[in-house]
Amino acid sequence: MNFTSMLQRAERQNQSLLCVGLDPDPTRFPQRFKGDASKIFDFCAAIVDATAELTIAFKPQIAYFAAHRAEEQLERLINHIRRAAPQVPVILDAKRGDIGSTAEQYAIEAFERYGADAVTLSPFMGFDSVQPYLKHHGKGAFLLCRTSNPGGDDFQNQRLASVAGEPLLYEHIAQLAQGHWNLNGQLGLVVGATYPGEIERVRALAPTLPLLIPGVGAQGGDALATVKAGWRGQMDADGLPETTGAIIVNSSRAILYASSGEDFAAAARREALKTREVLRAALLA
Ligand SMILES: O=C(O)c1cc(=O)[nH]c(=O)n1[C@@H]1O[C@H](COP(=O)(O)O)[C@@H](O)[C@H]1O
Repeated sequence: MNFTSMLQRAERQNQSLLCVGLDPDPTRFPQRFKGDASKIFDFCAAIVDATAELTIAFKPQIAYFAAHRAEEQLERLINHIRRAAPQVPVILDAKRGDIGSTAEQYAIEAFERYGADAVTLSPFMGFDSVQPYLKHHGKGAFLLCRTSNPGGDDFQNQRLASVAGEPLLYEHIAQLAQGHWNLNGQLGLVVGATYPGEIERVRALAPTLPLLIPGVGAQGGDALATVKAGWRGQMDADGLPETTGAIIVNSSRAILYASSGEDFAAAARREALKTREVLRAALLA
């Protein structure tokens, strides 16, 4: 099943726009795992088990694994997600971007080694740095467009005098992704929940692309404003969403570290449920 179909199925089956980000930091683990990088798998697997029917996607951030020589635990974790939550796609947050020959290797890493369904990419090096990922048919690729951090302004909000109509850089990325870069319908865009005005602009320029929207929770993004700006679709007769432009709203730390006690998985589930409900309510608001 391709990434887009998986996303639609998870959204309907789990009635969720919430993506749980897996950013394991051993210094924030509960007492029995604290500081122990060999417990990254156990910690994340408990979170996956607690939130499996609440999510549209899981998004492991590769740096949190690689920094601790825990790539093998990431492989096990993705295999675990396949068993515990077969309906939920995995977006590997790797933010890769390199010349074509190197990008081919990164694509093999993401899609064959880890078996991810989609990956995050920096479009900074241009189309030939994105194209190798598109050869993996059925896989998704999210291009950084208007990121959630304040420094995103430095480049993304600069005007491109060389392009007709003088769009801002992030607007140009959205146009390319909706247009001729999207060879086989595999592209999506990353837009921060911290900038709802820009989510709205990106949605206008890219009406049918899936948007990965991090920044609710720890970064303070507004869930209601995010959904209003980014979601395009309607509710069907059963009250289930029929989406034309999916949004995948990521929260990592607010869910993973909802409690530092032994009840961390139950607390993560409560926080995920709460966030899912806020997002669902926003669909109807
Ligand atoms: O690509 C991303 O996922 C991403 C893009 C962006 O603009 N901002 C952003 O925060 N992220 C990632 O989303 C996650 C946000 O984590 P929390 O702030 O803890 O919810 C981290 O893994 C970030 O690396």
